[in-house]
Amino acid sequence: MSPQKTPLSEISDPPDTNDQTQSRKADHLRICLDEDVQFRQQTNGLDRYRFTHCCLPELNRNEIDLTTSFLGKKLEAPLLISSMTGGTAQAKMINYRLAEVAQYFQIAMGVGSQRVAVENPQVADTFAVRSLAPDILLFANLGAVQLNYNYGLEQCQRVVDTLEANALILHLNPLQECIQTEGDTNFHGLLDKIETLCKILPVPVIAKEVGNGISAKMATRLLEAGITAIDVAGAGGTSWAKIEGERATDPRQRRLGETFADWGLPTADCIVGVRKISANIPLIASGGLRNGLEVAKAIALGADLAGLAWPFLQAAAESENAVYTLVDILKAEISTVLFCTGNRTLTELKQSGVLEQIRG
Ligand SMILES: NC(=O)C1=CN([C@@H]2O[C@H](COP(=O)(O)OP(=O)(O)OC[C@H]3O[C@@H](n4cnc5c(N)ncnc54)[C@H](OP(=O)(O)O)[C@@H]3O)[C@@H](O)[C@H]2O)C=CC1
Ligand SMILES: Cc1cc2nc3c(=O)[nH]c(=O)nc-3n(C[C@H](O)[C@H](O)[C@H](O)COP(=O)(O)O)c2cc1C
Ligand SMILES: C=C(C)CCOP(=O)(O)OP(=O)(O)O
Ligand SMILES: [Mg+2]
Repeated sequence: MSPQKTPLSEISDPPDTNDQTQSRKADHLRICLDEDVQFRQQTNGLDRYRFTHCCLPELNRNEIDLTTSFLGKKLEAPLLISSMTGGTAQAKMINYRLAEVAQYFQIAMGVGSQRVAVENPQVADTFAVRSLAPDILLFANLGAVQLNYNYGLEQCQRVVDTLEANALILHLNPLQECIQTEGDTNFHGLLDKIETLCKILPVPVIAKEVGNGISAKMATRLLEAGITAIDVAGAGGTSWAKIEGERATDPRQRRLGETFADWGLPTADCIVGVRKISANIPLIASGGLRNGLEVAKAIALGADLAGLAWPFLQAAAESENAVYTLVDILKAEISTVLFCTGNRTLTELKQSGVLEQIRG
């Protein structure tokens, strides 16, 4: 049966067990779908840039080519469905819908943190999208901090193998873990552990934030440690401080979530900063990207791929068709930027210098 046939309302949302991690995953979906979880005033920084319009593109729109490659894999558009979920029945439905569309459009996809499945292998099937998306660039996901809590090569290898993933994303989320009531906050000595992991794990390791950004300085350290690619996941979109504050019952944690709701480095600044320290590092832009015009700006600033989380979650919760429609629109928006700046390919766009900064 196609996953599209089952409405989300018929999926049992509450976790099947009392497992704390599984119940957190259910909370994350519920809060992201029901509450205002976006940054308040801080933007992703892309509003400080605009494209120079070209009144005579000398192109036929149907010649525009959005193909690209990332980590050696060809994609039909420079899009990533960012790491989100797994571990509950609702998460399974969302992952399956997203995977079907990723396969159809040949774009990349990440699954949410697989810690919940390491702790409880019975929920591994909520991540099992490979059979639905046999060809896509697919990313496994774990929190880097888990390397300080008894995780090592064995767990990293297991999540990659069970997903049949092309690479492992290690998320870096110190602020989120500070506000999360049950958060893991010992980040001591992690860089050395990441370096060891990069040496022995047979697939590429990608370092990713979760909406607070990666600075040029930290990207340098991560590259020296052997990270293959970076996803800046900058500020300006979904605020994980807000979400964990909303989950918390302790007034202290709720206050922390409010205070730090807008914390972080805007996505645009992260892309520029990281690209400055390395012309070649495979670079994913994400954090607050909400349409194809912003995707195109991120690419013109130096990113190779653009990731969106919250918009894909909203669409997937609605229907599989809504996810098809979202990708179709994103592609049309990126194509329109290329056409109206007189560029046929993404490589031409990057080299054309058509993106100008309009304010500091
Ligand atoms: N719901 C679905 O299963 C799918 C929906 N889509 C829709 O297509 C749009 C973009 O697709 P794209 O490939 O770029 O362009 P096209 O419009 O060229 O669609 C390509 C293929 O998708 C089929 N298709 C188009 N719309 C629908 C729909 N609403 N329901 C079921 N099948 C559909 C078409 O079938 P036909 O020639 O018979 O119209 C065609 O085989 C999206 O906005 C989305 O609405 C695309 C694929 C599957
Ligand atoms: C419901 C949900 C769950 C998420 N879970 C994870 C996760 O498990 N691992 C991770 O690396 N990022 C996770 N993220 C963060 C996103 O990948 C992304 O970095 C962040 O939301 C900012 O992007 P956005 O503004 O497009 O949402 C999650 C995001 C959402 C919306
Ligand atoms: C939701 C995001 C943005 C990252 C993961 O959060 P968690 O802290 O819930 O992930 P795990 O501990 O389960 O890996
Ligand atoms: Mg965690």
